[in-house]
Amino acid sequence: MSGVLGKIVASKEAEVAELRHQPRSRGTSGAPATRRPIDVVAALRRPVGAPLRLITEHKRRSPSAGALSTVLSPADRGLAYARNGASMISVLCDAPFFDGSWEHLATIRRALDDAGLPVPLLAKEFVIDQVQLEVAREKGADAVLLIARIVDARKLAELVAASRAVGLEPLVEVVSDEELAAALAASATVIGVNARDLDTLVMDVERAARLLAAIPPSCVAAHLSGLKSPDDVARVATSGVDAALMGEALMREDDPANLLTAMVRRANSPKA
Ligand SMILES: O=C(O)c1ccccc1NCC(=O)[C@H](O)[C@H](O)COP(=O)(O)O
Repeated sequence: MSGVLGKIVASKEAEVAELRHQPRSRGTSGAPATRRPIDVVAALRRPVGAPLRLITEHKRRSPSAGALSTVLSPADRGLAYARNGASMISVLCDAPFFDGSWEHLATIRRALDDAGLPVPLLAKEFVIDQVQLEVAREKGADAVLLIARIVDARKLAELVAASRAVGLEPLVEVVSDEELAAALAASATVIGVNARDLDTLVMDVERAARLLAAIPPSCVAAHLSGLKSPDDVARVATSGVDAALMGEALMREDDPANLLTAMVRRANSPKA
């Protein structure tokens, strides 16, 4: 691992050491500790003929895009996504590289619960240790990102099992055939293919399409990264995958409602 991903993972090692020493408090999103997680597989699986499921992302900055909109509070952006057709909301929890926080996750969870909007939340973190899974659950996540590139195959299998043990559905992110094999060996159900190589930040849409086609139909397949327009959404919808994640394009909008509505329209009718 090199480049920006190596730097992110190095910063996580220090963070994890700190988290291990913090007392664990249950349910700090304000949700009861016993809150039942939302069924992420049901939310993302796309029956034949149904629209592509859209995962929308809350991130205030990224290494590739730089600063993004902060006009809406995390709660208001979460509500805008949920009210305009998001099937799941991904929330960046990393502070140093993405200006994210565990509190963004907790705040969005509270806002959705208060508004009676049962949309699942994905904790978008760079997970290298089980303690991060516990925090994600406490803050109100339903799913957690596990990036195959940053752990070995054995650790990935441990983290998949540990996620389920705390009530989180793991979304395993892969960029190669080897990582897809590791995800399947780890019994991942929800598998995302990142079109962006996280070491180099270079986009490769053809590699992503080829890997997505190799995911067995029993799994939920999601396209991650690089989708900017309703036409991009229509192209992914036509390919037959279950879900697609949009971050930067929506985060460039001070109010994402119009762009998301247009994306939902093309997810419903890709040929229109
Ligand atoms: O986006 C980056 O610059 C980045 C760099 C290093 C590690 C992860 C990174 N991004 C995380 C993501 O993969 C994206 O947030 C996500 O897939 C959405 O992509 P996009 O729609 O292109 O913002």
